[in-house]
Amino acid sequence: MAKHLNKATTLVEALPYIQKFNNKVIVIKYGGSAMIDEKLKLSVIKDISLMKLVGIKPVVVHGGGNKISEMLLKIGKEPKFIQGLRVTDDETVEIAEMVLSGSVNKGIVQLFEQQGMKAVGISGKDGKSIIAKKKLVDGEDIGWVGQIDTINPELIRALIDDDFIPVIAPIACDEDNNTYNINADYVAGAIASELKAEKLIYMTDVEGVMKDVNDRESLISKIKLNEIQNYIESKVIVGGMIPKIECCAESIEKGVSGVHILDGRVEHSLILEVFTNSGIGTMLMP
Ligand SMILES: Nc1ncnc2c1ncn2[C@@H]1O[C@H](COP(=O)(O)OP(=O)(O)O)[C@@H](O)[C@H]1O
Ligand SMILES: CC(=O)N[C@@H](CCC(=O)OP(=O)(O)O)C(=O)O
Repeated sequence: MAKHLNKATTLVEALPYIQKFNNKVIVIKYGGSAMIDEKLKLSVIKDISLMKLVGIKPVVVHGGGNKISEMLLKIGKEPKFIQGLRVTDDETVEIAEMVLSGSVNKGIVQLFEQQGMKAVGISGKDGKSIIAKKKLVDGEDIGWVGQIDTINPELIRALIDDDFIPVIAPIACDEDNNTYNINADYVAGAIASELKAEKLIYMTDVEGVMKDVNDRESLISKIKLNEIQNYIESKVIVGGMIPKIECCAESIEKGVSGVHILDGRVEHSLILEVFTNSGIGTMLMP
């Protein structure tokens, strides 16, 4: 069962965590319902703002796949996914960039600014922060789907050092000027690894990793790296959870100490994770 923030969550309980994470980078993959529902959206923005105000350095990587799908349907195009990745033809990559780097990215920045926070929205193209190459899925070309080749963290670090919250859209280009649509989970993982983040938190639309997605009580609260392959092979983990769990594993291997998958539908799930000892969602373990 998802735990909720209540009055027992006091400053006294939060204080050790505030000290522990002071000046530390926490990368948040923001997606799912927490990006669609207006009330949840504002609540997440306020939670991240609070993290910033107490001395944490949050970096936001956002998704918005649902907004791309909405736009595709408007122009009569059926969204198509293979292994959780969007099949991205010429027209789709143009729409993906317009939606992610445009309305979604700037919408999030605007909400931070309304909270009095300094935020800057970029995509992987800005400052060549992300250089991508084509990703093949089981050897198959599914269009302009990117795989991260290099992260150049200079711009992101400069923004952090200058007290901005970087808000990053999962769009990048290669040396030949091609644009790529990258699953935001990979971007969050790669940026967390490159920045040697203290925590990487994925906000999604389920309680965490479940043994059975239809059974809310089947949450797996801790997963060890060596268990992941089994869960994928036995089809416990399928679809969009595959890229997420793979990124989690890679980030742990690259030294990010806390990697969590949280239910973004639960108000203040971020605060519960960062500032309390009530572990929620799924935590990845080395
Ligand atoms: N074992 C599992 N536990 C939880 N969710 C799973 C599992 N296997 C597959 N999923 C699916 O993965 C989805 C989350 O991935 P995705 O839709 O890509 O999320 P997001 O949009 O937040 O990146 C869940 O909504 C669920 O349908
Ligand atoms: C290649 C690929 O699948 N890209 C994703 C990028 C957006 C994303 O990752 O959004 P969510 O986190 O909301 O799923 C897409 O086109 O949907």
